Amino acid sequence: MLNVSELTYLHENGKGVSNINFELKKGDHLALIGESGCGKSTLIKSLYGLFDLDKGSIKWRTEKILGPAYNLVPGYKKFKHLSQEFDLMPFTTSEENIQKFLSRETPEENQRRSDELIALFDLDEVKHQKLKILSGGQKQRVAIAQALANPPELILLDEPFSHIDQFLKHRLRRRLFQFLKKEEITCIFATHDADDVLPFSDFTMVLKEGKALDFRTTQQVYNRPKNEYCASLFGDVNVLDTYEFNLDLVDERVVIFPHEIRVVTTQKYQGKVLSSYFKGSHYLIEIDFNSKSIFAISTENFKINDKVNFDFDRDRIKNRLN
Ligand SMILES: Nc1ncnc2c1ncn2[C@@H]1O[C@H](COP(=O)(O)OP(=O)(O)OP(=O)(O)O)[C@@H](O)[C@H]1O
Repeated sequence: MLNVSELTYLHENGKGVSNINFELKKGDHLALIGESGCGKSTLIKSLYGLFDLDKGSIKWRTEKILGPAYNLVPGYKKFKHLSQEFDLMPFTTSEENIQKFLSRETPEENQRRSDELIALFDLDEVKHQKLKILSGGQKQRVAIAQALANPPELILLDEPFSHIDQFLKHRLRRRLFQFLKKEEITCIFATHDADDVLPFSDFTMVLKEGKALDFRTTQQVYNRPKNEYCASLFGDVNVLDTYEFNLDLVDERVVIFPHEIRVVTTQKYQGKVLSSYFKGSHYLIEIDFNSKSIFAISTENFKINDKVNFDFDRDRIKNRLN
């Protein structure tokens, strides 16, 4: 359905994205991840048709997505793009904003659709309030609802939850992605949050300095990270020499997640605690081992300079890498 080939777009200062290739099918969800400035927004805007590409092509079904040089109103009509600065009408109500792009010919259907979205995004209390007095998070929810009111074939979301507090975020995120799957809307979203990526994206693209370092299923990207940069986008990781820890793996150096290293009571590898971070269900312990930092998981807290023994969950590591 979506076919992106050699997509290259550089801003005047030479920064942007280059040689991006991927394909998606109807209803697929793709997460774009990478450090700040790696090109996520530039790629999203290019896909929507806001830039004239330097090279490459974007095709949706059989149609080519072209930039502003070819369109009076930039942006492909079957897509919706939700930028980091949402474009809403400040002096009309949330409900009116949500209904803005709906056809006037079907008022009952419009009302049903906007009621459904208002309920989905917990906007009941503010539906009759003018946009200008809403909080950033409320505006962001109105913007998402507006983008979905007239369902697009593909939605491009740039940091869709950046203004929404943790309390609401988990629920809204589940509801949004379930809704998109139910309606088979293809979705590409940029995020900094690993919790957005793992449960909700079928595919993940890792970007660095405008290039795609990885594009595979999200499970593959997580389980077999291409390098430390790709792995570290999901949290703290260890990159260890396999021979030093007798890990019996093909690669000489391997990414090991903290939850694959356990603090144990039996003497195994012994190190000194550098720090301990309370994570709710566990502690993340940073251990100094032969002058190297190792992150491990513990159910018990430790004091700085305590001696600890740790070992690897070798079966779990092998299963992940298989
Ligand atoms: N309009 C512009 N003119 C010139 N350079 C730009 C423009 N927009 C972005 N850039 C540059 O292009 C690169 C990619 O920026 P982009 O906004 O796409 O990154 P990003 O991954 O979305 O970043 P963030 O996560 O911080 O939003 C950066 O170096 C940025 O400074």
